[in-house]
Amino acid sequence: MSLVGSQGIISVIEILIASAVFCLTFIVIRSFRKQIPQGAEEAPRTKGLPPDRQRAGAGEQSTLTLTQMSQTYGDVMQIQIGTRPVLVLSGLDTIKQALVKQGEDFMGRPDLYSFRHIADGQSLTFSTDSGEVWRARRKLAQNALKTFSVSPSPNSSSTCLLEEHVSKEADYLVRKFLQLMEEKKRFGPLSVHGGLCGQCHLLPYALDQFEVVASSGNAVDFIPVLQYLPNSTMKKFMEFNKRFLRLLQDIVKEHYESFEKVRRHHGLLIEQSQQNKVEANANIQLPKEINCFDTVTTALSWSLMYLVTYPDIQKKIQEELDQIIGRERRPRLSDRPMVPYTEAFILEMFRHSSFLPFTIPHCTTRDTVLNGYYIPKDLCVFVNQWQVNHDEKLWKEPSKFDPERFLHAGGTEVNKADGEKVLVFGLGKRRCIGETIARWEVFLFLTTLLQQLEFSVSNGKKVDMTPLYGLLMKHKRCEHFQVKQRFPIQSSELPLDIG
Ligand code: HEM
Repeated sequence: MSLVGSQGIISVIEILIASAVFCLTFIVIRSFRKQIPQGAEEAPRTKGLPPDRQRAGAGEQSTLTLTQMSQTYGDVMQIQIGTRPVLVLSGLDTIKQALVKQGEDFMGRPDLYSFRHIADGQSLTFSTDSGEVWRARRKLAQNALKTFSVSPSPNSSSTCLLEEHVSKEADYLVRKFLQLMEEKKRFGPLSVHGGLCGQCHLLPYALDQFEVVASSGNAVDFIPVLQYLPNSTMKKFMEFNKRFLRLLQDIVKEHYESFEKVRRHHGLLIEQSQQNKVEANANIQLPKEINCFDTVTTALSWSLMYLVTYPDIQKKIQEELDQIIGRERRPRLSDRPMVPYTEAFILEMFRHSSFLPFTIPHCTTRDTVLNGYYIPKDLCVFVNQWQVNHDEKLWKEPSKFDPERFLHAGGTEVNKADGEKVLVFGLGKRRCIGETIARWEVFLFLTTLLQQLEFSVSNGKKVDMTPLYGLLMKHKRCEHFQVKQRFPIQSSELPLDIG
């Protein structure tokens, strides 16, 4: 039997062979696909980010889009960014389940093109390693930070080295703001970035380049073919990484040569490694990057934005500081429990701004099941912290800036349980190792500034609080801040060198 087509005669046998080949190919492709365990199902797949939002991966307006999408698809959803499937996690309980209870499954870092260029691919934070070497390096860095922060300060009345160091930098900032006021009659809260960066001493411009790529999720990470095309942002990012690595190597070299300095700051890493005989193991190296960048300064510049937008809140904090600390001495870390309103303000600044709306991307280390959904190994995972901090199920009127939401017992205590719901430092095995230091620094900077200065904006001007979306969200530029000294400032030995 034969069928006659326009091209000639096709026999039934040929049709049968074609069907058999088709069926066989289908069966082979299916057999290569992972078997979904019984009782589990595939995570809901969305159509992906709209094309205009794919360019920056998780950056820009994607924060809001992914939050809206999670309302339709749920806490576990899969999107497609370029050629890469990405799992997006929302909801505090789901995120805790993944990062804490199933922490080993979700602790990996994805193999992203841009991450390979940070610290020569050896970074503690961005490299794909999450095995024994990574664990040892993380522990080493954690111990060094802890030792630095709690070490007694031999030459001052401060309770620890960190307090001494931050108090000096905060004093410097106070004088810098006053000097800017005198010279230019106004300034912007972003001067905090230029003025401080004391821990990293990097150009703010270079930091911007780092953030644009490392934090916003560069298109090249999601569309690999782009790595072969000219890309000016990526080029600047690579140059920055090379310069930064050289800078760190110089610091480490200098500290090795001058062991006196080892007790201070970065040098503690070396001391720790010697105590722990870490260097004996050739595989374990000192972390090559210090991942503080300008997270603390971003927290401070957001704080200033809120303080001028809500002058009554600023006044309340100053009244609390005047009452508990007074004007004769500098704020100390031990004051924290006594100034609940100030603490509540800091929590609300972290929650409301959510300036790190996503954690650094994670990746699954093995096949797993989350909330009944099958999640394959090596899947890139975005954790939506912004969604948690603005979730109506957790917060009353989440878009309102209201420090009092964190107070109870008639305003005399911070509600710790509510404070722990604010998600800015990640959770579980990859939780930020600088969290304690960062919280202490923000407290000391803010209290020192507010003890001495009153911030406002020039008459009739308004502050635009709309964030510039990205994975590190800054606020828009605003250059009409004013500052007034609250009382005469004691002289300080620190030289004032404003570039
Ligand atoms: C307000 C300031 C800060 C915020 C909001 C912040 C937030 C974060 C977040 C969200 C992560 C990613 C967590 C994850 O991937 O799940 C992280 C990781 C990290 N942070 Fe921070 N951070 C801050 C300050 C610091 C400081 C001051 C240091 C160092 C002294 C630091 C060191 C690190 C390191 C090393 C990691 C990588 C941890 C790992 O991959 O195992 N951070 N931070």
